[in-house]
Amino acid sequence: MPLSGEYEPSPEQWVRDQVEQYESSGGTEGTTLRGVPVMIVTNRGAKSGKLRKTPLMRVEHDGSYAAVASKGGAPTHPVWYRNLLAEPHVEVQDGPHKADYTAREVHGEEREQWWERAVAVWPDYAEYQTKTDRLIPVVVMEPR
Ligand SMILES: C[C@H](OP(=O)(O)OC[C@@H](O)[C@@H](O)[C@@H](O)Cn1c2nc(=O)[nH]c(=O)c-2cc2ccc(O)cc21)C(=O)N[C@@H](CCC(=O)N[C@@H](CCC(=O)O)C(=O)O)C(=O)O
Repeated sequence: MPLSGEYEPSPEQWVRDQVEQYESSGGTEGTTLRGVPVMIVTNRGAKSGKLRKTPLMRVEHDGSYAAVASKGGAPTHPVWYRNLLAEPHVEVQDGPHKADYTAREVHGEEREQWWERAVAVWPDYAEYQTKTDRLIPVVVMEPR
């Protein structure tokens, strides 16, 4: 059952624009960042209850995805990370394919496995981790 509610675009223009292009083209345009595939994760705001749409690098394995809360190595977690913990029901759009997933943060060995997959897709993640003391959260999203 897809998420319903009022969509609140990101305050970041480049993010808003990527979501707009991705969705309006049915997942055929605006689907990469520097040539690397991007997915759109629709999540519910933990306070507002509004729908947020967050482009993230596409990290996929056996039908599940990982959302890496890197925010470029910023000292604080991105806000969407808290949304996924508060409301694990999310939608993932991967190109033209969109479906419902359940988000859960992973730790230890499982996190390491997914972290390796993420860095293989987007090596900058490894650099982001050197820029911050916080351990960058990895949230796996599994089909519902
Ligand atoms: C700017 C802020 O965004 P954020 O949720 O912190 O996320 C920051 C970024 O991670 C986010 O913009 C990502 O899309 C950036 N980004 C990536 N960010 C990543 O962290 N990892 C990635 O792999 C990644 C890839 C990527 C690819 C393309 C692209 O265009 C952007 C990409 C934001 O949207 N703030 C809103 C609030 C959003 C929100 O969810 N509010 C909650 C409140 C939650 C609370 O306060 O607890 C609510 O509505 O209830 C605002 O200030 O109004």
